[in-house]
Amino acid sequence: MKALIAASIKYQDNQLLILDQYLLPHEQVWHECESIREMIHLIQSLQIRGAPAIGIAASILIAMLAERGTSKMELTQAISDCRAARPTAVNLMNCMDAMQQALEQSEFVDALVITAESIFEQDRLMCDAMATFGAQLINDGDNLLTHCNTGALATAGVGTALGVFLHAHQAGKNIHVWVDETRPLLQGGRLTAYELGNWKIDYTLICDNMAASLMAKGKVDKIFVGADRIAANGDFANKVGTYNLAVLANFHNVEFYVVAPVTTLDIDCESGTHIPIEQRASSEVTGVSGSFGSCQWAPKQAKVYNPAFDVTPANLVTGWVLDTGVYYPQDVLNGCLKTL
Ligand SMILES: CSC[C@H]1O[C@H](OP(=O)(O)O)[C@H](O)[C@@H]1O
Repeated sequence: MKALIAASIKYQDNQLLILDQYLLPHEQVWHECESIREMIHLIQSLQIRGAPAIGIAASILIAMLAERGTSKMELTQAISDCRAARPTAVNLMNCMDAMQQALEQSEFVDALVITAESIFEQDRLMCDAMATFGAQLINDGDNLLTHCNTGALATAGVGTALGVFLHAHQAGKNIHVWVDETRPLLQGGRLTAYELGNWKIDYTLICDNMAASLMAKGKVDKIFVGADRIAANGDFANKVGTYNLAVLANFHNVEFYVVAPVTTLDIDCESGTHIPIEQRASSEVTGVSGSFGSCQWAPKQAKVYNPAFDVTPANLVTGWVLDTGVYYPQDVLNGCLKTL
């Protein structure tokens, strides 16, 4: 398999390295991944995260194991185990299904390698396409807002929603981005702030509960978010807190866009009510942990509700920015997502 180098994934010379996103931005630690068990732990602990990135990393590992001589039976189990690592981001399932199809070919090692390389390269191209389409929606001087992290760390390319901001910035548009810190795991405060800072894009970090008053003051022109799964009717799951933003945007007449590659589409899923939502550990809400250490502030006996995602209905979406173009409510109502 050829070298595959992205912001959070590095494959070269039979070695797969994964950047530990849980420790960013203060520590850059690369973990070598050599087993399915290690990959599943990295995915479930969000040391590697981001809907496209987890599917890409798992695919590269499977191909690497195949080149190392792992049996077809073990690879079948490995694909099945990886597929179940996290339940919401459909990219992971789509990638594992593609790898399973490759495994069923007679020359399965070559087929797995070709498929993993294609998944990687296609994601890079899709990121550029989304960024190009999305940047056309941004005007010079726009105040933008985003949630969670959807940059290069979460993909094999420049990202989804953050890639749109990068292309607008590179086109010379003067933009400012309000960055939701994104409780409970702070992907915005840790990762989006890190990426926008590296790209020299002007941003201001806010707590999630501050977005409403900014919109009330007319300080937000457009919101761009990512997605983990888009249903056939245009409803989509994304990091918890996205639905809050969609409702607020609708109330304050702020344009609200979702940015995702077609590998995030699940046309077998009729609507958002059918999207499985990952529930995560209480400790993520009762306190915080990371490269800075950890502390728990809530009472030990506190009951906790910690869904990793929520679902935004299509009727709150201004536009869907995909790698195949920008689609509007009438398009989606007419079933265009099923034809992509
Ligand atoms: C382009 S990443 C899409 C999506 O994935 C993130 O979730 P997580 O950080 O739990 O992997 C977030 O929902 C992003 O919008």
